[in-house]
Amino acid sequence: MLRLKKLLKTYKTGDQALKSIDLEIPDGQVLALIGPSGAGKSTMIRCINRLVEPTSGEVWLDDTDLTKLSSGELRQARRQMGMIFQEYALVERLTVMENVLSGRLGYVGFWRSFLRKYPQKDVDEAYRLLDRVGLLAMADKRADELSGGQRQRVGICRALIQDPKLLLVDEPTASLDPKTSRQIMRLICELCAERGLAAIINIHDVALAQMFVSRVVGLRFGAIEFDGTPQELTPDVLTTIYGEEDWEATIEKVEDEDEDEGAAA
Ligand SMILES: Nc1ncnc2c1ncn2[C@@H]1O[C@H](COP(=O)(O)OP(=O)(O)OP(=O)(O)O)[C@@H](O)[C@H]1O
Repeated sequence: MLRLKKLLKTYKTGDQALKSIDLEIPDGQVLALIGPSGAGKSTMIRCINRLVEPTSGEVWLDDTDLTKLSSGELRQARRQMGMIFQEYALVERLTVMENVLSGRLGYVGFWRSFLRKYPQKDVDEAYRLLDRVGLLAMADKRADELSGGQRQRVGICRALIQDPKLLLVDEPTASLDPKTSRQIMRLICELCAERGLAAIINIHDVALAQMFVSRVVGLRFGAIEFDGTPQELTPDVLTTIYGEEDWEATIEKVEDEDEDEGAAA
């Protein structure tokens, strides 16, 4: 269970990115975080694993308040939180396998990782994960030889090999075409269901969020404006979250797409 209590972030510039957020996410729940640009979505995700230091408030992962941890303790706690990024954050000159195994860096010692001597069970698990996401044949390719969708699959494997309790996912589809975006969202949600993993997915595309998750939280000006099911996300609610922004365009775009979902994007 993840619990945010009165989580607040004011940047040095004076920007109040989060205004006292209270939120509970039970084990196994996948939640989409939506809202207009600047609403505080990335800040919220990054405050949870303290890539951004919260100004005040608490972040409880099970029985631990992450905001109270020393840097050593935080390093340990971060193992429990896998992160998936928009720009994949792969090491381009390393192979797919090496990129996946880098997700174990929080577990193996410095010299072992420096010499790239990972335990055999980690290597076996990396192969299993690559097989699950349809990339087994690509294990020895360099990351810079992959398509965007393939890169994101590697990013997903790297996060999962950490064996996390929680996935923090920051705009996973922002660099992808609509069809690949759907495949990646489906994959993330299926993997969470298979593993009983909770996830927070920061996603711009409202229609994609509605297709795949059971709970949507809408942020506006750093506060929660909506918390409910995709079905409750009516045009009126969307207008309160986004203002008069033209959110309808994204919905039409996805509905017009054909539903042929190949695997190897
Ligand atoms: N490093 C920073 N320093 C100062 N202000 C920042 C910083 N990062 C974000 N902000 C401000 O905090 C607010 C929230 O930004 P954040 O990036 O969390 O929003 P977002 O909802 O993720 O936006 P987007 O969808 O455009 O990525 C914005 O007003 C932004 O300008």
